[in-house]
Amino acid sequence: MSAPAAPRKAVAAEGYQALWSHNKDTGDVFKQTSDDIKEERKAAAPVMTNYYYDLATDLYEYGWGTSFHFARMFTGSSFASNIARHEDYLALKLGLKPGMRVLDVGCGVGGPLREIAKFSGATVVGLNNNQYQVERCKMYNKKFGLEAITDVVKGNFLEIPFPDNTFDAIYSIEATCHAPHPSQVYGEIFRVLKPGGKYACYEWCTTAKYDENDREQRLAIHQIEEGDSIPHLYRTYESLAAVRSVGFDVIEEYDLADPEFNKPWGAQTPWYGPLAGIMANYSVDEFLRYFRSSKIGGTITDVFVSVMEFVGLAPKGTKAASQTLITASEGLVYSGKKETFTPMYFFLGKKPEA
Ligand SMILES: CC(C)=CCC[C@@H](C)[C@H]1CC[C@H]2C3=C(CC[C@]12C)[C@@]1(C)CC[C@H](O)C[C@@H]1CC3
Repeated sequence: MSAPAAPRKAVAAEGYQALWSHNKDTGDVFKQTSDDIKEERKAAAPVMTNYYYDLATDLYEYGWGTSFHFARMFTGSSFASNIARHEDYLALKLGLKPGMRVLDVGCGVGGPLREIAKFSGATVVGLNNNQYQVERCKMYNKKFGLEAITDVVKGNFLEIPFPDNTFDAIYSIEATCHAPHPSQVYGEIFRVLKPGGKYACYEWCTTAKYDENDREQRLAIHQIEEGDSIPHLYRTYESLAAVRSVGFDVIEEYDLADPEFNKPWGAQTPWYGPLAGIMANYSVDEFLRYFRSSKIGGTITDVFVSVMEFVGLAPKGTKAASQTLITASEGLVYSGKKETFTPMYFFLGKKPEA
C-alpha cells in the first residue's frame, strides 16, 4: 500500500463522515435515510465521491486489485479470470475493434480499461473525477506499455469534457451509481456517443425482492450507500426507464446476478463470495487473495491500519477508510444473500442513427 500525502486522507475522512453522520446517534435507519438527508447527499455527490476515493483507493488495490468491480464467479476459474471475463463481455457486446475510440466512464485506476484495450485492440479513454485515481491509472498505462491505445482524462461524468458525438462506443462498470440520478449521467453519455454507437453498462441497483419497509433490508442497503458513496440506490426498473428517457434504444437488459438467468451458464459461486470467504477456485495463491477481501482478512487489516495510524505510520483517515469498507462489505453480503441488490444489472443501449 502506498501512503499518499497525509492531509488529503484526513480531509476526506472528515468530509465524508460529516455527510453520513445525520441521525446516526438515533440508530434508526428510517431517520438516517429520510428524503431530505438523501437530497443533501445528492447535491454533494461529486465532492462526496471524491472524498470516498481519496480514502478507499489504496485499500481497494490492496484487497481487490485494479479492477474495482464484482463479477460472476465461475467455479474453477481464478478470481482474476472471472474479473477479466466480466470486462471482456462488455467488449464483445459492444463489438469493439482496433481503430474504434471508446470511453470508459468512471474508470477507477483503469484495470478494466487496460484489459478491454488488450482484448479488443480499440483505443480506450478513461474518465475519472478523482485526481489520485487518474494519476494511478496513468502510471499503470505507462508501466504496462499501453500508452498508444489508452488514455485517461480528469472530469465529472455529469459534465463530460468532450464534444457531442465523439465516441464510437461507451461503457461504464459499477460507476454511474455515484450520480444523484442515473438519467443525468446517461444523458451525458448519450450526448458524447456517435449516432448508431452503443453504450453497455453494469449498474448497481436494488431488485424487485427489496422491501424498503423491512428494517434489516433497508439497513443493509443503507450500509451499501454509506460504504460505497452512493446518494441513493435506484431500482433496476428505474435505471432502465432512465436510459430510455435520455433517448437510447435498449437492445438487451437483464440482471447477471439473477440465479435463474445464470442456470444455463454452469456452476458459479456468488458475486459477493470474495467478501464472504466463498472461493470459486482452490489454490494457495487464490487463498491469499480471498483472505484479504474476506471478513476476517478485513478485520485483521482494520486492526493493523488502526495501529499504524495511531503510531503515525499511516496517514490520518486510513482507519476511517477501513471502517467505511467494513460497513460496505456487511451491506453487500447481506443484500447479496437476500438478492435485494445487484451490482451487475446489465443493459446495452443504442443511440439512434437519426
Ligand atoms: C463503489 C463501487 C460502485 C464499486 C466498487 C466495488 C468493489 C470493488 C468494492 C466494494 C466493497 C469493497 C471492499 C474491498 C475492496 C473493494 C470492494 C470489494 C475490501 C476487500 C478492501 C480491503 C479491506 O480490508 C476490506 C474491503 C471490503 C470492501
